[in-house]
Amino acid sequence: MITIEQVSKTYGKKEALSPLSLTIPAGECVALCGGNGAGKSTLLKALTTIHAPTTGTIHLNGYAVEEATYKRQFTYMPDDLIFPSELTAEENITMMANMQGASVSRVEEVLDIVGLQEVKAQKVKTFSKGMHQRLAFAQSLLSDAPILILDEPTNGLDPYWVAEMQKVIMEEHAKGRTILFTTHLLPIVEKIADRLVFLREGQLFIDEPVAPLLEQYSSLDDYLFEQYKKERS
Ligand SMILES: Nc1ncnc2c1ncn2[C@@H]1O[C@H](COP(=O)(O)OP(=O)(O)OP(=O)(O)O)[C@@H](O)[C@H]1O
Repeated sequence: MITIEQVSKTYGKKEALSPLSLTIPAGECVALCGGNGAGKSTLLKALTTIHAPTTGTIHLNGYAVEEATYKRQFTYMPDDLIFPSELTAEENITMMANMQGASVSRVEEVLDIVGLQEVKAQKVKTFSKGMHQRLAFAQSLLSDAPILILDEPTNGLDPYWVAEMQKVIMEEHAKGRTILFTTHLLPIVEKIADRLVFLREGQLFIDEPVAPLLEQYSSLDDYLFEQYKKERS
C-alpha cells in the first residue's frame, strides 16, 4: 500500500507538485499520467527517496521514509538510469543484484525476461536506447519487493518490446505486487492499469478506476478529451 499525504515539491521558486494525497491499496496497478512537466517523475522521486518532498508524508506498507524497512518495500526503474558503460550487461545486473541483496540466479532470469541473454557479454556502451531501457527494467525485477515503481518503462521500446513489457508488468501484477508506473501511452493504461491518476501542472486532475471508464468511453483518449472540454466550457 502506498499512502501519500499532502506531498508537495518545490524546486527553487517552481512548485512542481502542489500538495497531493493519494492512497494506492496493495495489489493495485496504477498508471500515473500527465503532460510533460506535470510532476510525475517528481512524485516518483519523492516516493523513492531521491528527492525529499517539501511538505507531506509518505508511507509504504505502513513504513515511513525514515524507517530502514521503507526502502525494502519497493523496487524502482528510473527514467534516467546511467549504467557504467564499460561493464557488460551481465556485470551491471550482477553488481546491482549484489547491492540489492538479490540472488545470482535471478540475474540470468531477469536478463532472459528482457531478452538480453544473448547480448549479456556486450558492454553497455554498445547498447541501443531500447536495449538500455530493457536493462533498466531488468534491474527493477531483481528484487521481489512488494511495490514496483516504474518511470516510463516503455519509453524508446519498439512495438514488440512494448507488448512484452506490458506482459511482464501484468504478470507481476498477477503475483499481487502493487505497481505504480508513468506513461504517455493511454492504450497501455487501458490494457494493464486498474486505475488512472492524471496530473496537470503539479495538481491531481483525474483519479478514476479504468474499467468503468472503458464501459462508458471507447478509449481513454476520448474520456480525457471530454474532461478538458468540460473544463473549458
Ligand atoms: N531537479 C529539478 N530542478 C528544477 N526543476 C525541476 C527539477 N526536476 C523537475 N523540475 C521541474 O518540475 C516540473 C515537473 O517535472 P517532472 O520531471 O516531475 O515532470 P514529468 O511529469 O515527469 O514530465 P515528463 O513527462 O516530461 O517526464 C517541471 O516544470 C520541471 O521543469
